[in-house]
Amino acid sequence: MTARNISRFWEWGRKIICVGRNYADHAKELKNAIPAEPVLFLKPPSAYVREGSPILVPLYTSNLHHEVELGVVIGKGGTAIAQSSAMEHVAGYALCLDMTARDIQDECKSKGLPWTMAKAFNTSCPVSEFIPKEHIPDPGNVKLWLKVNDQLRQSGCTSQMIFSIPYLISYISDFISLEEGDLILTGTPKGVSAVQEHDELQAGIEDVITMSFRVDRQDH
Ligand SMILES: O=C([O-])CC(=O)C(=O)O
Ligand SMILES: [Mg+2]
Repeated sequence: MTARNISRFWEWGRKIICVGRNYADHAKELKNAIPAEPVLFLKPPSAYVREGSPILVPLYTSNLHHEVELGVVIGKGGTAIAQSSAMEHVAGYALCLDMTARDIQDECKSKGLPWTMAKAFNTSCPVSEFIPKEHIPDPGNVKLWLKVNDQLRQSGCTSQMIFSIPYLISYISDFISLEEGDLILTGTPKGVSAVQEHDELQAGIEDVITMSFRVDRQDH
């Protein structure tokens, strides 16, 4: 049996922990308050989709949004990790999309219900190739962008994050132990918007990686 390779972390079946409202400009565009503590939710590993396979629009939504985000791949597990040693737990990164059924999320918010149906469906977590840690020496200062059918929709910099990557690793690991192969989605900058069947999404981390995905309607 061959050893598991972290560069195929999406095959490991580990958890995906997502941070919401980590950019003030995105919190504002959705009329949410700037959080005093990180807002967290989870996606299951079945949410992963890789380039070459389409992002599927769930049948129950008519407002599927893209959210481009920097993903942090955990290489060494831990509980109650100190901020000062947090980066030692990082194996690398991935460019990620947090696909969101915005209409369902709005409904969940107004009813005080969890966001699972809005955030955790199949193909809700498109991911790029694994990016080794050395390729992004300063993850707190990289530019993210996303285009729909060649039109720029999102462009932001991780320097705008409210909570830094070491802070997030420390905060999360206080109550959810991190394991090798886990992925943390660090939140999206402004510019989220709806995608339709047949759209082409292209996203990138400037000077590091690009990826593209097609959007398809789910079969009945
Ligand atoms: O759905 C939202 O707006 C919260 C979120 O995931 C983000 O800010 O990245
Ligand atoms: Mg998000």
